[in-house]
Amino acid sequence: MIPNIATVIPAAGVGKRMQADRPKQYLDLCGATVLEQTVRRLQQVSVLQQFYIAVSPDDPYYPALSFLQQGCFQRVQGGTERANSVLNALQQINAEQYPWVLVHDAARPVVRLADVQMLIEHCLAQNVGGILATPVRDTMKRGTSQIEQTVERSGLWHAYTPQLFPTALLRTALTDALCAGVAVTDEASAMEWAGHPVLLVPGHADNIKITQAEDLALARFYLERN
Ligand SMILES: Nc1ccn([C@@H]2O[C@H](COP(=O)(O)OP(=O)(O)OP(=O)(O)O)[C@@H](O)[C@H]2O)c(=O)n1
Ligand SMILES: C[C@](O)(CO)[C@H](O)COP(=O)(O)O
Repeated sequence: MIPNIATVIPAAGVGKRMQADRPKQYLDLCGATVLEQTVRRLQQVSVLQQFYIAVSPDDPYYPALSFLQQGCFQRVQGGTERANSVLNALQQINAEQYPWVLVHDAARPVVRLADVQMLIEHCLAQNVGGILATPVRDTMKRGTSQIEQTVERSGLWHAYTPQLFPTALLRTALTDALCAGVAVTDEASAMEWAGHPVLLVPGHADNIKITQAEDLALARFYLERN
């Protein structure tokens, strides 16, 4: 019996690096917005029933989204940083009704359903939170205008989303980490800081985050492929 899983989609960013005329989650991707494509993808995972979408308070695009006619979407106020947006959503979730929460970036519309299902199965089987990730494949360098160091890449991973955690644990860890001034760029970093184990679940590297202009063409390719 799979417990109820709430889904949080942080979609309150401005998309600075994309340099487009609107936030990247509202750019067109194969005839729908990036956010609509992401929601369509996640809605194919049957255990994901209730969605909390964190959007900017002055977001003019949200009311026109096609999925809003369905009753399982709750708008949540986005925050100054992604972590604040996620925490605002977590504070709306009844952890007894939804003991687990899956957080997935609006900017990752081509995640494979099989990878999402694998993350859910692994985490629930071990009763431990986890993230989709993929091992680093390139030689990694540290530096600015010239190389200062080659970083050992064995055991180095790209962290993706979805990230799946017990709702109450994540809410507490995120609250405490932000209060402590910890740099939280993903949910796992708050859970790590709080001392909780986090599973690394290998996923496909085509689970790209649309960040810069060239990512949109790649996302289009992946979306049209399957
Ligand atoms: N205050 C914020 C910042 C980001 N996000 C969301 O978090 C996801 C990943 O963040 P990122 O790729 O950094 O998006 P942006 O912050 O919009 O990008 P940029 O840093 O280029 O402005 C995106 O779906 C974005 O909408 C959010 O909900 N609230
Ligand atoms: C959460 C995340 O997608 C993990 O890779 C990533 O950190 C989000 O992007 P950001 O630029 O750090 O907000």
